[in-house]
Amino acid sequence: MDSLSLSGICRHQFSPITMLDFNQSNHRIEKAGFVRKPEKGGLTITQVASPLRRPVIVPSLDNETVDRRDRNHVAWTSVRQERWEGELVVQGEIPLWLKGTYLRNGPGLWHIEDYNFRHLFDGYATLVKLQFENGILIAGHRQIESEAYKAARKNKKVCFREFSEVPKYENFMAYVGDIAKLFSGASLTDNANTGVVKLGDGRVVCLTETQKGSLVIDPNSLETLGRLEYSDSLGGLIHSAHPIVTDAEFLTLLPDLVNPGYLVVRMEPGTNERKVIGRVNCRNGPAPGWVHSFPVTEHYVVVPEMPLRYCAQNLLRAEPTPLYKFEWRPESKAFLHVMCKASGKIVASVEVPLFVTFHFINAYEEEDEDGRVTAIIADCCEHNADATILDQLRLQNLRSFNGKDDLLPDASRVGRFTIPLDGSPYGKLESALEPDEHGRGMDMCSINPTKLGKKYRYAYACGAQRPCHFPNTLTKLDLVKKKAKNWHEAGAVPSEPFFVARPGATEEDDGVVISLISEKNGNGYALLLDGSTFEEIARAKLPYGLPYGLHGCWVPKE
Ligand SMILES: CC(=O)/C=C/C=C(C)/C=C/C1=C(C)CCCC1(C)C
Ligand SMILES: CC(/C=C/C=O)=C\C=C\C=O
Ligand SMILES: [Fe+2]
Repeated sequence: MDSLSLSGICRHQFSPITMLDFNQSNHRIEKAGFVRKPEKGGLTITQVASPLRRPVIVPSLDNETVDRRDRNHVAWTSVRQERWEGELVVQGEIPLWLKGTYLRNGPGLWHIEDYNFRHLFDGYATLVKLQFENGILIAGHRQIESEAYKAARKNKKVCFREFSEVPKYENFMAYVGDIAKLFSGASLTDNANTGVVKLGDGRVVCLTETQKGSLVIDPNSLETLGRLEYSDSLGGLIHSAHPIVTDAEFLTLLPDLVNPGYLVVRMEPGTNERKVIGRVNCRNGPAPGWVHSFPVTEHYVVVPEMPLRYCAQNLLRAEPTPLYKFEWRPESKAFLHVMCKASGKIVASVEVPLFVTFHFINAYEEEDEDGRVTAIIADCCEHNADATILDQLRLQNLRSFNGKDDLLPDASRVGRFTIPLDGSPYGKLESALEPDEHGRGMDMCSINPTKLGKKYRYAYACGAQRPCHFPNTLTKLDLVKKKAKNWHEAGAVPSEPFFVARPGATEEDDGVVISLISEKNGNGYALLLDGSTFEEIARAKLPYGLPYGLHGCWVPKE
């Protein structure tokens, strides 16, 4: 078998074994560990006495990966194996009510053969799972088998247009051919490396910014089941990487690069058909602003028009610009549009101060004492209108931390927009709390999902403890008291803190916060914090550190 091929992977069962050397810290071992045993006749890929005592024998991705492990933080190092699964030893106590699977997606493989990718967002998707039941934790990860990933593995080179990487063209005609395929979307990546969502009908879908990169996966085996083919004829090639997904609907934005604007669309559970709610025309600029995410309230969709705009010329380039497929157009200004979900009518369209955000946190309707909606409040992780954050996420930068405080002095804050609904032409943007509370850097946020679109108090995010060059803390933001509680461990890179509410909870922060930590020494662990006290309640060491990941979702056990 080709050492990289997945075709020989067998099914496995778990058999218990006590993991004597597993616990390297002075915490008590509370659970027995499990290892995977191959079924009769199957090929062994994970045959181990203990995942930690001996190397796990699975298709490793290549020697390059191993070599680089010594030099770079594991957060920015390609995942070392195609897949792994096993039970983790838990230190502390996993609440018994926590039953279900946390899934986290992200770009975990940043090289093909000896060619290293440029940007964090270029990596081929690695899906991680943490399955909780009865205080036991089974973890696993697996590469998502997008066409882009499979083609790169087969041909030993990048074959599709990724975030910044493009295929290397043999000659000018090959480049021209690829450009032609760009217009049909054929040359665009389907590398679904950004987020993962559970639709109301139970399907679990990994997503990126290209529509073709909507891939259905099995949340237990992490197997890639196929593409979610949208059955409508709305066309377009790209969408927001962060749809708003509830049990009742899937809402997203389709930017229109030809007639600058956005379609606001809705898909019902059990269907693949998106229906148009309405359209927003851009107020300005040659192209729509980048819509990585957008917020909603109970009755409205907020459509952001950022001055960081898609750029058709940059899309065509073989070599990336500092802002990749985008360009900074301050003269085009910034706007927020508010569309009524029920009618598709635009009820407000205001100019706001220039801003840069990847992630909206939440939004809600502000009411006066008579219950009339007077304004929309929309919060985001706002990078102080500085688009250079995009270039800071180049792997070379991320890998070169030398102890200096290279994160921008005012890297990011909770930007709070106020959008008046009385016809005023301008909206406000201010910090929702003093940015020093979270180290003047923050991104990768989550909230209690029952507060989606409603007035809320708490957000969880990654923050900064200086000196650093990338968010290195977990922070609980109290937007009422305007205070933050921070979790930090030296040299660790935590991924997005994901809040899971306790069933039956009445308090907004009654639940747990899950994060995966990549440690400086190459190790890694799953971390559970109490959503209220923000104190650690459990951690479980992984057999090896995993690369940084982006966004997650929760699939409750029915
Ligand atoms: C990981 C993440 O946050 C963002 C990923 C963005 C991607 C993969 C964007 C891809 C694109 C193309 C391949 C061409 C069209 C434009 C654009 C959507 C930026
Ligand atoms: C990881 C990140 C920004 C961190 C900087 O403060 C942004 C990720 C965006 C994509 O999901
Ligand atoms: Fe994102």
